[in-house]
Amino acid sequence: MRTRPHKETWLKRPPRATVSRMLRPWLTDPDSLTARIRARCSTLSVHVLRQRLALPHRDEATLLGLRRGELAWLREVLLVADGVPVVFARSLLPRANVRGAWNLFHGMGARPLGAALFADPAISRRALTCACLDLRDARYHLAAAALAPKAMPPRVWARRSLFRLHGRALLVSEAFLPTILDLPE
Ligand SMILES: C=C(O[C@@H]1C=C(C(=O)O)C=C[C@H]1O)C(=O)O
Repeated sequence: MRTRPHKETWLKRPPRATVSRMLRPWLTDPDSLTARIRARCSTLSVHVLRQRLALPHRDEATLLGLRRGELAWLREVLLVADGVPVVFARSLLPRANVRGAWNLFHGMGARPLGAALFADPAISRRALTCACLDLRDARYHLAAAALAPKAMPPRVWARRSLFRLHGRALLVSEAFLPTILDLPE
């Protein structure tokens, strides 16, 4: 029997009852995540895991206004603070604008995407939402595989938002590994 894909709930605000005071700012700060991490460590590096055309998950395709089966450019990275992975990030840009996608993703290499997104005043960010990802979500497993052989907790909080790039949409999702709480507040 085909199981229905798990649909986690993306919330406008992290619930106070289940999200710690230390984690909340990481889920809600609308400014650059890499800038926030960089301000709390000596060296921030971006470990690019995958960068290719891919099929978005159904909820991602819906947010990007893509029809089922439509490909998008995918970029998955680990943000590493002083040698310790702290965030698994997954970004998707509709294929319709290959040239733009190509420049944005392939021009970045190991530089953080945020460096381009927050440097261009023409690029705007839509509201952040957050969700608790667990074994039922494919993105949980992508983060766990990226973190291996380090252990993954049974659930991680993630956030996501759309960026508007000159009329094009870019979806950025970021899952916070427990090590994010080892950074100074
Ligand atoms: C959007 C940002 O860029 C960060 C860097 C990313 C990358 O290099 O692929 C992806 C998502 C973000 O964690 C940011 O800094 O806020």
